[in-house]
Amino acid sequence: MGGVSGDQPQNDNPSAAAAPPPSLEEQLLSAAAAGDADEVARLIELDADVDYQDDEGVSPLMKAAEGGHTAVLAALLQSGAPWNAQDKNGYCAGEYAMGSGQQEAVDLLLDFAVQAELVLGALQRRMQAGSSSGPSAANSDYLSQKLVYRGEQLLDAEGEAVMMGWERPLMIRHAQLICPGARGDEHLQEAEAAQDQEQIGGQERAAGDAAGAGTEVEVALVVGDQPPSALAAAVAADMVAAAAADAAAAAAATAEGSGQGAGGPQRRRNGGGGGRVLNVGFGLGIVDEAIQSHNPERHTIVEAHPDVYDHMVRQGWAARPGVRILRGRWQDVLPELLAEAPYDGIFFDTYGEYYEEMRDFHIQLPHLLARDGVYSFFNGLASDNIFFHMVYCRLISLELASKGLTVEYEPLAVGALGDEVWQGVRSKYWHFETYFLPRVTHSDPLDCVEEGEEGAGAAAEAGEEEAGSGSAGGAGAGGGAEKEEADEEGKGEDGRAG
Ligand SMILES: C[S@@+](CC[C@H](N)C(=O)[O-])C[C@H]1O[C@@H](n2cnc3c(N)ncnc32)[C@H](O)[C@@H]1O
Repeated sequence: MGGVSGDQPQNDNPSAAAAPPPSLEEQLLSAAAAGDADEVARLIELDADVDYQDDEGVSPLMKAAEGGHTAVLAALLQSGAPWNAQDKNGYCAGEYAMGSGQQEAVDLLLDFAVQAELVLGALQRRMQAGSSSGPSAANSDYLSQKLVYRGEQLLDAEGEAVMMGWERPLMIRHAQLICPGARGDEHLQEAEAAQDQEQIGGQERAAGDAAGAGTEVEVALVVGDQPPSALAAAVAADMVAAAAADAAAAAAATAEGSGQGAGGPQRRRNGGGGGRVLNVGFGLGIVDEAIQSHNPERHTIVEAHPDVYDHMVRQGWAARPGVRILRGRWQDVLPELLAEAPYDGIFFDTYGEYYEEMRDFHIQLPHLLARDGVYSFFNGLASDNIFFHMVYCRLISLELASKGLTVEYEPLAVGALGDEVWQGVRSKYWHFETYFLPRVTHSDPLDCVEEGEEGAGAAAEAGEEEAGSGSAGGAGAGGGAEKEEADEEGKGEDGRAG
C-alpha cells in the first residue's frame, strides 16, 4: 500500500495548490480581456480597483481596448479608470486599441479623453481665477537662461533643444500656408490641378481631401513596436473624421451666431499683395526666412528671449524693410498686436509654454486674424505618444471651433530621424514619422468689413471681452497667462507650446 490515505487531499502539483486565488483586480483584468461586461460590472460592484495595473503596467482598460470591447470600456471609464494610464512601455489604452485596429474603441476613448480634458481644464482655470497672471514658472525659467546658437541648433543652458534645423521643411510649409503671397500660388496650382482632374475624368476626391487633410503625403507613424500600418490607418481616419466633424461644428456655431469669430476683423486687400504676417517666436528664424521669401507687405515678429533678440539684431533683421520686431513675451505686447491687427497670416511657436498659454493665444485669435486669413502653430503637444497627441489635436479643434475657427490637419511626412539628428541635444523631442500641420481659418470667411474698420476697434472689443471673461479664463488685453504652473501633460516634449 502506498503512504497516501484515502481521506487526505491529493496533491500532484504542490505549487498550484499554494497559488492564492486571483484577486478581484486580476479577475477584472481577465474579464476585461474577455469582454465579459456582466462580470466586469459584478467586480466593479464588489469594489475591484479599476486603476489596477499588473506587473507590466497593463490595466483592465488597456485589455478591453485591445479587444475592442466598447461596453466594458464604457463601464470602466464611468467607474473612474484613468484613460491616460501607461504601461511599462509607455502605451496607453488608446494605443492598445489603435494597435489592434479597433476603431470604435479608439473613437470612444478619444471622445472620453477630450471631454475629460475639457472639464479638467475648465476646473483648473476656475480654481486659479484671480491668481497671478505673470509668465509660467517654465517660461520665466527659460527666459532667464543663457542660450547657445550652434549651427542649426538653438540650445538652452541645459542642452535642451529650443529649435533644430530638421524642422526646416515643416517651417517652410507653415509659411506657405499662412503667407498670402504663397497662398495665391497655391490656389492657382489647386485650380490647375482641379482642371487636370476634370480632364482625366473627374474622379471623386479622396475622403481625406474632402475633409481638408492632404492625402498626397504618405502617412507613416511608428511608435515603439506597435504595427505602424494599423496605427497610421487609425490615426489618419481619426484626424480626417475629427477635421470634418469640427468643421461642421464650427460652421453650425457660426450659423447660430454663437461663434465669436462672426464679428472678427476682415481686411480687404487690393489684390495680390504679400499681406501682413505675424510670427510669434523667432528661434532660428527658419519660419521667418520662409515668410520673407513670400514678400509680405509687413512682417511682425514677437520674440521674448534677450539672447534671441540680440541674435536677430546681429543678423540684420531689425533693418529689413517691412519687418517689425516686438521685443517681449507675446502676452506683454498683445495690445500692440491687437492695434496692428488684423493679420493675413499668423504663426505661433514659442518655448517653455504649454497648452494653457497657447489656449490663451487662441482666445485672441478671432481679433488678430483677418476674416480670410490663415493661422498655424507648431503642433508638438505630447509628441512622444500618438494617442495623447491626437487628444490635443482634437481638443484644440474643439476649442477653436467654439471661437468660430476651423482646423484642418495636413499630414506631412517627417521620416525617421536618426540618432545623428539628435547628437549634442539632451533630449529627443519628436518621435513620430508624420507631422500633422494645422491650418486654421475663420469658419465663415465671407462675413467681412471694409478696410479701416478693424484694428483699434477690434483691440477695444478684445479688451472688453477679456475683461468680462472672468473665470472662463484667458489672457487679458494687458497680457499674462492665467496659469502659474504648467500642466505637465499639456506640453510639447521640448516644452514648446504647440
Ligand atoms: C521653437 S522657437 C521658434 C522657432 C521658429 N519657428 C523657427 O522657425 O526657427 C521658440 C521661440 O519662441 C520664443 N519665446 C518663448 N516664449 C515666448 C513668449 N511668451 N513670447 C514670445 N516669444 C517667446 C523663444 O525665445 C524662441 O525664440
